[in-house]
Amino acid sequence: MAAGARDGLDDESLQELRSQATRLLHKEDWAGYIGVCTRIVDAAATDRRILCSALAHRADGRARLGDLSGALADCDAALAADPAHPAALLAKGAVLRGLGRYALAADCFRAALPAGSGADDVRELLEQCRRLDAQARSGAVDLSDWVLAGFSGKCPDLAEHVGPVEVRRSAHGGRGVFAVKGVEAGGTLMISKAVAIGRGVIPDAADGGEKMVVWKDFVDKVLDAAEKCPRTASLIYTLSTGEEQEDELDVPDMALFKQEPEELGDGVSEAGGQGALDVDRIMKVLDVNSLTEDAPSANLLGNSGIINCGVGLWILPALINHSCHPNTRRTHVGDHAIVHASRDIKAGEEVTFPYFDVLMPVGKRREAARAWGFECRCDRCRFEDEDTVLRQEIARSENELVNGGEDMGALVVRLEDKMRKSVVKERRKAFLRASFWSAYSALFDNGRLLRKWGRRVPSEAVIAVSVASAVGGCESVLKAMLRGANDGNSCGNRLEVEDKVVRIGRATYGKVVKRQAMRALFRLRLEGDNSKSF
Ligand SMILES: C[S@@+](CC[C@H](N)C(=O)[O-])C[C@H]1O[C@@H](n2cnc3c(N)ncnc32)[C@H](O)[C@@H]1O
Repeated sequence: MAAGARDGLDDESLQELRSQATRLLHKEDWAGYIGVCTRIVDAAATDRRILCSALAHRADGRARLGDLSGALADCDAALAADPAHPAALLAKGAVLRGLGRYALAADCFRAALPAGSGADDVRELLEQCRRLDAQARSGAVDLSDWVLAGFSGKCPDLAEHVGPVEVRRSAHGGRGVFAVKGVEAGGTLMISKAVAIGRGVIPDAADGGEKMVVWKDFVDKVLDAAEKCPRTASLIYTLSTGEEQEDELDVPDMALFKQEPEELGDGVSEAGGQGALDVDRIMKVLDVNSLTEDAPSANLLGNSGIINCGVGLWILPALINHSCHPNTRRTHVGDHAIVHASRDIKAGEEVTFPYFDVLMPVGKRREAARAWGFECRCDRCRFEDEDTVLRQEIARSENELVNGGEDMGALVVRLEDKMRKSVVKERRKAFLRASFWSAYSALFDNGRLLRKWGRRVPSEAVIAVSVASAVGGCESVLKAMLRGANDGNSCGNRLEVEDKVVRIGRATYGKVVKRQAMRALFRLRLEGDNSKSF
């Protein structure tokens, strides 16, 4: 390149700037790197090759700092000057991939392919984008290989997906998420990527201070994400601060949550297109809407059993209300939360998950809901509060359970006898068995109690299937089902029992693995010996 082809930059100065950029790149000093790239861009206005390469590098730097709109603008400027510029195409593909625009990203990687060197890497990126694009459309996830490898290696990348759901006004309070068609247990309703997650390894006996550090880190990350992306900020503003009148909350349009792969725009290209962040409002939104990865409604896959305190914000899942008769759970994989049906859901039914442990009697659940700031009026709570026939029995059993009555087997037998004599329907039996789950567990865990009372209560597998119909699949019920399945006195012939185990497994974790990888998933998650004989 002849000196003088660029405005005010000779070869030596250009070389010096390039060396500086390389040093800053190695130090990962992205702000400095962007500054040096800008100097090259400004000086190379008439030299297309140098200009495009500097713009592509600056796009990389901007993307590293989360300025995706700035990065895209740089890529587009480079591609306007040279539509086949390989580095600009690769940089644009990477930004679009990060934005979940997989089909458009694949177009960029495909266009960059003929460049020759590094073609295998580009082909791999192209394949990944094709896979993620298909997964974003179908919601189908297959973690079998990762599970069979014992969660070792890189956590699989997932694409966001909005399944058959819609946000509507809810009888539970404010807005809620509803199924627009029937979904069978294990089916995926949505896959959502966190705006941000704060994570920490918190020792069991940790004081609140350590949790505060994780929370502060989380809040900083959310504010940073909202600052950099107007679309993220506007999604956060759709969530409740807990201070509005519930009937005044707007019902957001579902299009907001769907990233249409064909369309670019809405906040991606409008850097700085909105006013200053409303930090106070965002802090209130986080208080009401943050979810934890170790909640009773969640499975966190791949953390190798390390005690993990992960708190995050997932926008669409944050609109899901609580019920003590819940029908979904979340499976967390990396930064993604997969929300799946934990029992069969009918079209039009509200999608709910438990905000707290619902395998407890109604009084304890009432206390937990109040700590969350609401009175739960779900069908299960109403039945347990209002049933005139069973009210006394429920109150007496709850009292015994809370005060550690002598013999949990006697409690269970009395409750089962009372339900049988009162001809209680199966659905309501399931509610009560879920409420007194700890008494049933104490009985089935204790050989002596089981010998004394076992013949007078249904088998452990029958109780597990019944409780799963009330609260959906969860690990504690799955564990009981696996143990109960080995009991000759279980719930059907071998094949029927195996089907029920698979069904509760899917209800617990979602359809994330093929059937042959399920045993491995159970073993990894439940750690006990119960699953080995399945
Ligand atoms: C994470 S938000 C759920 C979405 C919220 N309904 C909205 O419109 O934005 C949590 C809040 O929803 C309300 N909520 C959730 N489940 C409820 C329930 N079962 N009964 C009453 N209010 C509930 C409570 O006000 C709670 O603080």
